[in-house]
Amino acid sequence: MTTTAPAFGTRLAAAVADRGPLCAGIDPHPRLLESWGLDVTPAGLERFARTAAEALGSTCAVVKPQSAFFERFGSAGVATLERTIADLRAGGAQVLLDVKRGDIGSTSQAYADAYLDPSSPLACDAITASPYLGFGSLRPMVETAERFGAGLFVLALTSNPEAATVQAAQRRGRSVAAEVLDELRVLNAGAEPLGSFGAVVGATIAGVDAAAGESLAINGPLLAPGVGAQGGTAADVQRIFGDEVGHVLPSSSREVLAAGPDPRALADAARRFNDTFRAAWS
Ligand SMILES: O=c1ccn([C@@H]2O[C@H](COP(=O)(O)O)[C@@H](O)[C@H]2O)c(=O)[nH]1
Repeated sequence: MTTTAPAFGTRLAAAVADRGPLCAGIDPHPRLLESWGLDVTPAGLERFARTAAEALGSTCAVVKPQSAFFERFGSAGVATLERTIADLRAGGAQVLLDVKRGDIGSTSQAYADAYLDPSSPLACDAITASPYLGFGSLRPMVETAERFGAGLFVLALTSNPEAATVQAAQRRGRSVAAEVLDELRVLNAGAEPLGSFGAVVGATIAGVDAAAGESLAINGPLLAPGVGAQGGTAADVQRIFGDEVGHVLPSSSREVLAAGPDPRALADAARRFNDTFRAAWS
């Protein structure tokens, strides 16, 4: 069965126009649970994640739960992740699950079935994917996303300080990251208003190296993690993305979540982020 619903890129563009560009992360760090007065237990995780989902799912265009913080609690954590995804979707947010999957083709298909097939209990709108087993190994995820109107965000220039050792490496005069961006540009060619295949480009990177051909114009969304706790600002995002800033989803987890546990304070923090980005880019 395939879907007749609008493609992820189309849904995302409409949601951003309505609610703003912020992608709020749900990262239930132990320290955040404690600062909300919760125990670092499956029950504390459930309270934290579902409070955040209630507040952010009806406020933000896109919300990004970080799978690792759920998985660390085992099956109880994964069950909470399923309920969190359902809550976010009920609130009208696009759900981008940060799982950074990538493997040989047959296993990639299993990941695609787990996260992108709407009949799966963990189905979401999009996931993050790692191309470092070769971009072609993501083909099953690309095809499954196309079939069901879902999206992928592929790691290109990540926000961590170690990233350049791999992503800036050159082959035939082009960086690894530039080649990832090329592949995404091909997948999104002709899509309107926006393709469904995004790139992850950190809000903390020093800059895009035009000499290495790293054009960010991929006709797809650009997820920019690293805003807030990792030091990235609205001005950094403007500088890094330049003319492509209109396609950027600035992403922040700890900085937004620190406003909890009051759901109204969380929603207000997300609105302030959106106002800041809109003002900086207008
Ligand atoms: O390049 C990347 C890719 C993903 N992430 C993820 O985003 C959040 C960032 O959390 P903050 O609390 O806003 O720092 C986290 O889930 C990372 O795994 C990233 O930071 N950089």
